[in-house]
Amino acid sequence: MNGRLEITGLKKRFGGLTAVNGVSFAVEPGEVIGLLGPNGSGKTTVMNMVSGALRADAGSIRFDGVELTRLKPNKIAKHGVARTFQLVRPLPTLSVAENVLLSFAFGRKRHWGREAQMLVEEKLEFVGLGGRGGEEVGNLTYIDQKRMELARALASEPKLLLLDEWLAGLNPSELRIGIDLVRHLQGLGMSVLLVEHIMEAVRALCSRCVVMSAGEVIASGESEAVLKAPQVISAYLGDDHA
Ligand SMILES: Nc1ncnc2c1ncn2[C@@H]1O[C@H](COP(=O)(O)OP(=O)(O)OP(=O)(O)O)[C@@H](O)[C@H]1O
Repeated sequence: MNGRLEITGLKKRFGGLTAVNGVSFAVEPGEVIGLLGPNGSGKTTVMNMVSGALRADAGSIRFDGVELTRLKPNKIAKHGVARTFQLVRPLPTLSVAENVLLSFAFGRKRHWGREAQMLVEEKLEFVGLGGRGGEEVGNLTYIDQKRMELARALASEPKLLLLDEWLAGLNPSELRIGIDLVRHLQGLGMSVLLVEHIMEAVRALCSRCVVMSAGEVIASGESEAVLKAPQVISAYLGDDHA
């Protein structure tokens, strides 16, 4: 499994607002890297460009040497990039297994029939929903919805996973479960780009971080050093705290 993402000079404008202004960074194969920054700094817009939901105005997104910048989301998924969303968006009239099954359509390989069912069960087992594929999505607790959202992303058998505040809203014991699941993915060699506000999770998972503010990268490097950098503290808390 490779999974190297290289972003260079990425830009996105919404009318008069430059949401992302010349962002460059790389995710190395098997690395869990944090993409941080205060609200509105452009993190989700970067995620949306990597997954193809938004078209970049300028710059390049290369994954394992392939230029993704102009590709549609389904083509990007087939190259091995999957994402979760800030708000879980299940199809409520379908069962847990059916929700995961649908994601196979977007994956690197097509799976049908019994093989597809077995793979769904494997993904559900991995996220801690083993044997619960027949349940109604509407009855799932919040953490179980998050688990299902992860299983859906994993169904496409990605090499790079984009986690957009996937850990948000979990209680402390659920958070530990979530962190362990991401660690497990890393152990399998998956690269992860983690947009996250929970510093406990960032410290536990990310050896490196990239911090954005007002559309630009203001710091990047080893997490402990980056999180202590005056410009990062000031971006989060205001100049009085830097
Ligand atoms: N579709 C859109 N149309 C217009 N403006 C947008 C759009 N999407 C994002 N923006 C604006 O772009 C800026 C960056 O937003 P973005 O959601 O990428 O930030 P973020 O760092 O992910 O924030 P948060 O942590 O709150 O999710 C914000 O000012 C936001 O209002």
